[in-house]
Amino acid sequence: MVKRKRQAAGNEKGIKRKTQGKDQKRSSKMEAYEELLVWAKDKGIILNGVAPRRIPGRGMGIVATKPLKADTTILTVPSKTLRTYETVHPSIARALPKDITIHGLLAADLAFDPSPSAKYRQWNAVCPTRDDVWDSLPLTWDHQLRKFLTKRALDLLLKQEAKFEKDWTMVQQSSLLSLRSDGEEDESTKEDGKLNKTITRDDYLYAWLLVNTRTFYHETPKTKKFKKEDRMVLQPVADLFNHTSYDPSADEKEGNKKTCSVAFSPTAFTITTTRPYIEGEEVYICYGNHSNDFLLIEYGFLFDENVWDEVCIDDAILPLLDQAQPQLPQQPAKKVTRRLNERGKKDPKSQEQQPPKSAKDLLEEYDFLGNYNLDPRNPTGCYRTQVALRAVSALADNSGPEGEKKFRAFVDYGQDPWEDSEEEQKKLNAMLAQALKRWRGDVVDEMVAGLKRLEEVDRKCHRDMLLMRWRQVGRMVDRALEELEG
Ligand SMILES: C[S@@+](CC[C@H](N)C(=O)[O-])C[C@H]1O[C@@H](n2cnc3c(N)ncnc32)[C@H](O)[C@@H]1O
Repeated sequence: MVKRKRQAAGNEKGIKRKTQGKDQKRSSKMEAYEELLVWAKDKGIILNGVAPRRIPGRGMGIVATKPLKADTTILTVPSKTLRTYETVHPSIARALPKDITIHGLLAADLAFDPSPSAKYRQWNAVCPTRDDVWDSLPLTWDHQLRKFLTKRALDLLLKQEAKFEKDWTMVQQSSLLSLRSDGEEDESTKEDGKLNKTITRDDYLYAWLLVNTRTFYHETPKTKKFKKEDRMVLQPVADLFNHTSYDPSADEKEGNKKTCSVAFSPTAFTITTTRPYIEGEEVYICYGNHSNDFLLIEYGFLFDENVWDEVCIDDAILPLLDQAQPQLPQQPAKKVTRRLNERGKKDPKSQEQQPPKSAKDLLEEYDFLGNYNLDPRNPTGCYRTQVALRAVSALADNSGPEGEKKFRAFVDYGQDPWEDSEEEQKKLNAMLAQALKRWRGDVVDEMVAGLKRLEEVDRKCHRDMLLMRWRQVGRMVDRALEELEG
């Protein structure tokens, strides 16, 4: 699967759905799923020992309806039922520029689809509602909440927004919407049936986010001509599988084992179990080794424990680099006097000594500036963080060119005097601990306090999801401090 998301939001939703009205909505949704199964059977989609169920906090999911052995093919989706760029309504495909992304094209197909007479009515009926999407996906949230996103989440969100705006601009400039204003249709449009021509930005955004959360990576000889991010396909029924992350180092840990494998052949897409299941157990697939920031922005949920989680600590580390300015060692006055040789060039023997590079310059030179992370696998910082700390340490203590030499020997030849000396390693640990403590106080705790103070938020679930994220970040920092100081 290319993408997915929703757990924290789900908790909120669980509470919301306790009202009677929501219960009615739930039962009608189950009927929609039953209809989908009838439709699926008719299309040749085979479910073997699994069925869709409502899962508290996760919308729909797929559950084992009988004990399953490992290596059982539980879902087969014939290629002819996939929704690809080739199945897009011809009027829509014709009206949009050729360079629109496949994501944008599939979203247009969903948005302009003249439901309820649509070919995919049963599938549309089981997709999350617009409220579900607006509850969970940060792209739809109040902009005042953006300052409460982590750095990485904000970067992802801004990229996603730019991608969406580009697609939406193409849709707006196409004849699809201009048809709406004068109510006229050309002959080809009539041929292909009526399109829903009254869509708004929010309609398109809803469709675009459905595509974002439900598409699978689809590489075929035909899609290979597209950029990787354009090799995407929608798969009715297969898109009901929720995501779990897989910890390769914890094979024995229940719930952490790889659950299913997915495969495409020219004729079908299949999902196969990789371990046994008991009846009633939810069957997941893995959308990829994603951090919680990624899951939040792309799929709208957070895991409590995510072995692939990481948090960017650039804001903790970069200030250390600013403090580590190299000093020139004291020189006798005559050596710094500039003399010119006969041709007016500097006399090489008496050249002024160049100041050693700063830690920042050195890291930039080696492409190690920024992108520093803490993660559960490396609670004391990733390799890049360790390199940055060594740069700061090497250039500290007025070590001048010697410090620079020491750092270069570390990066160029892998000579690590810090690791060999307990004293040096302790210095690095203390430096990182101090930086993390400062960041925890100045940023992490401030974010939590700011979110708690925030009352004017459209939907409380958005604020709660951000609170959950910053608390996770706080726990990651605490774990690092335990390791560093313990
Ligand atoms: C492809 S759909 C999976 C089916 C979906 N639950 C539904 O109701 O249609 C992907 C979406 O499911 C939800 N989801 C997937 N895995 C989840 C998980 N482990 N916890 C919470 N929500 C999850 C997220 O909302 C995500 O955007």
